[in-house]
Amino acid sequence: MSQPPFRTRIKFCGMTRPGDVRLAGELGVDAVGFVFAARSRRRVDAAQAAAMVEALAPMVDAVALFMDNPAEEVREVIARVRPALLQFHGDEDEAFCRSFGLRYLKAVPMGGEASLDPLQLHARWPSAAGFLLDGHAPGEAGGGGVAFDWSKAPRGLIKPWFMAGGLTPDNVHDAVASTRPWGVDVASGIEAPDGVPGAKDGARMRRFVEEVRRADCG
Ligand SMILES: O=C(O)c1ccccc1NCC(=O)[C@H](O)[C@H](O)COP(=O)(O)O
Repeated sequence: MSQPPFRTRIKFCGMTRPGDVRLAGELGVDAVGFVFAARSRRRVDAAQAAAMVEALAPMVDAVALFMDNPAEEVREVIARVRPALLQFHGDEDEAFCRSFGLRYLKAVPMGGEASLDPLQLHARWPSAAGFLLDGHAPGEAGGGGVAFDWSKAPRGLIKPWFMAGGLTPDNVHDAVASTRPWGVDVASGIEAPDGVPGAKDGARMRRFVEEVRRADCG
């Protein structure tokens, strides 16, 4: 029996300009991410993110991304930005992640010597809506354009998982075709190499989406 058609979800992360958010919606992207991590060159404040949400097409999720931010700051962002989903990149435990009453993704570092035990992930964050497997090493910030060894991608993850780290319009077709993630997440790969941090490049955004869809048809 043939497989039902599958549409790989796409999240564009580290948005800093309303025009990029608008284009993401027009391209059919599923979610956009706003980074509130202190260590990020793409960091925005709640007022900037709230303004970008105004440019968001209906049915496109806003995701608020944190890395060991104080709970008070997370609560303030939720109140002002109204994200559909949270994403945690630091040492946040299960109790912290679920304490805000919103669905969340837990990011998992895949760089360095890290190896992934799907059962352990589920046991540590049973309330996670899904996981985001990122290319950076443990303790490092994401968003650096670093890919992980795709052969380490899990086979036994029951919850939806995103592939992240070092994806570009040139490699995302192969990434999707070889690992079949539930979704892909990209920041650097849709920015101009010499551009302002966070500012996305329209042609790269478009080509990234086209390449994911080409993999979905394969
Ligand atoms: O993007 C950041 O600046 C960032 C900073 C601190 C923690 C996480 C961060 N980004 C997380 C993401 O979801 C990125 O999209 C993901 O790491 C992929 O980034 P890239 O390799 O640049 O595509």
